[in-house]
Amino acid sequence: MGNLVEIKRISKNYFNKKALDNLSLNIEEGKVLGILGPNGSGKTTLIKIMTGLLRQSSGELLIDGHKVGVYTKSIVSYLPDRNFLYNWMIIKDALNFYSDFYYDFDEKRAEELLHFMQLEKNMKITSLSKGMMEKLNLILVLSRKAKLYILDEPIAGVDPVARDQILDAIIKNYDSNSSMIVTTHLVRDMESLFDDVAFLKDGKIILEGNAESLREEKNKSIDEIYKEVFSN
Ligand SMILES: Nc1ncnc2c1ncn2[C@@H]1O[C@H](COP(=O)(O)OP(=O)(O)OP(=O)(O)O)[C@@H](O)[C@H]1O
Repeated sequence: MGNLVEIKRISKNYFNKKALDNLSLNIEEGKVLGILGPNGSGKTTLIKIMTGLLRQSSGELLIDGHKVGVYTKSIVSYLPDRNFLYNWMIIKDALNFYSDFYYDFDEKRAEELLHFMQLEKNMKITSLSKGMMEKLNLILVLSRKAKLYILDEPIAGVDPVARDQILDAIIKNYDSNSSMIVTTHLVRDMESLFDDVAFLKDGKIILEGNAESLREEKNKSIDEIYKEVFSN
């Protein structure tokens, strides 16, 4: 299989702060990549560049062979780390909003996921807890038939039971022809999802590879490797 995403020597500076430092990374078709790093390591910056919300200061990024733009936005489904729905909406409005906006939105899948996550279509957006809101955003993102799914901290605000539920939903609904990027620092909860992992520190990849091979090579879980890498 080829690479769906090719990141070549990307740097991003915010004034005098280097958020990404000459970073190169590939994401294969059909693979789930975990981008793992502590607060401030550059995860969100990298994702914002992939989704076209920010521009890199230097370097090149290709998604399905294209620079970030109209085409790449049409094949990338993105879960931002903040809410983008309106307060007047009920869940049904949110589904309609998405379905009007994205031609690849699969309403049937959205309804199945709502049921699975125990959310009702007539619930008001303003009545949802933080965790319920995360579930709804995830449902909207996973219901698109995209080539690349990007989930930025998908389980950060939910309790352990909901975490398992969300993980299950991702695993069950993930189309094996698509690729997925998941950023997190909650490595233990998410590690079963990853085919590949990249450890990000100060805007640089300091370790990357196939998750299973890394576990075998170091005789440790990805969570244990993460703690080792970031404890000093
Ligand atoms: N708009 C900005 N202006 C200046 N510096 C910024 C800006 N956004 C991010 N940074 C800096 O860039 C670095 C990387 O930030 P980024 O948000 O990408 O990290 P992160 O890994 O997503 O962190 P977190 O896990 O806390 O969300 C940090 O040092 C941060 O302070």
